[in-house]
Amino acid sequence: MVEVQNLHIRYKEQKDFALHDINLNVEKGELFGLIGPDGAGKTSLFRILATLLLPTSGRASVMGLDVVKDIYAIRRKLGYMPGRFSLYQDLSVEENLNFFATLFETTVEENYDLVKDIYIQLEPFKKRKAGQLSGGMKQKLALCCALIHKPELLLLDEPTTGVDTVSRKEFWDMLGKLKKTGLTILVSTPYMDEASRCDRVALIQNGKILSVDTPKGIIDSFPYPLFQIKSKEMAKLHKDMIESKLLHSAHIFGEWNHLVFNDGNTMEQLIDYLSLKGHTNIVWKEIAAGIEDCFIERMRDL
Ligand SMILES: Nc1ncnc2c1ncn2[C@@H]1O[C@H](COP(=O)(O)OP(=O)(O)OP(=O)(O)O)[C@@H](O)[C@H]1O
Repeated sequence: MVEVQNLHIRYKEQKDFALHDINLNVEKGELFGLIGPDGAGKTSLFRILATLLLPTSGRASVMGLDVVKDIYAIRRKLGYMPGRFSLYQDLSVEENLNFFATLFETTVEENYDLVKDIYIQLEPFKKRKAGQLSGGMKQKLALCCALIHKPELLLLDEPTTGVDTVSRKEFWDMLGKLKKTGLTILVSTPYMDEASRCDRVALIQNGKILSVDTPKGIIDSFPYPLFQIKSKEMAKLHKDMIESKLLHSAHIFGEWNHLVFNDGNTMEQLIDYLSLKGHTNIVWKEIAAGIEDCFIERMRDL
């Protein structure tokens, strides 16, 4: 459904490539995640796939159609939800949906089944102007509008950015349901924890794809024993651990620090060192790596 080969983009008057030698395949029916921090190149890639931006070099096709030669054919068959809210703020919920259906020469009634589960949640607000909806509701309406012409491929650019945790979960539940209808979904996000909801994930940073794998594959490939540790003074603990030179890495995860030792160093050595530094109530245990640990480790390799 998506094939990208040696794709580059360099914006006018920019020295560096915003996308550098991107290669990517998304299979039919996949829920595929593109995960990376701000400025990684996610929006640039989505805009190329949505035929809104021409690549500097390389090739990309979606649904078997070339993003340079087949612009209008692609636009008819693609659902695209941009990162920024793109609907008409002064039109009501139902006016927006009707408008997008009309653009694609269809009607809301014709494809209602596809959006029903989502639209039901918006129905009580159908007369409300889109600009007056909450963030989560806006995302749901934008998703309905991207779906109303029954696309074969759905591109969602950071649909959950700035949305609260409950709405984020609901949004991913909806994507899971849409996937069951056979729709192919390519979704970008800066939130690493959302990777576990995807069939496969590409990690992107500084315009380069670092890896493509299943969430399980990513977790299974974590190469080191991993520990979590906390003490009474968390910020000082982190600083002291970094200064100890015993560690390969240390990252704060909520109330814990996650750490990996340099070759040959042990927890006993670290505890001795931290005790000398005045730390008390030290608690630690060995843990299995989560997807965020894996991504942070892979980003270090750059
Ligand atoms: N129109 C443009 N002109 C010049 N540089 C641009 C333009 N659009 C994006 N860039 C640059 O390209 C790089 C990738 O940006 P892009 O928006 O694709 O990343 P992103 O992963 O979507 O991040 P964000 O979530 O912050 O938008 C950044 O360095 C950005 O500053």
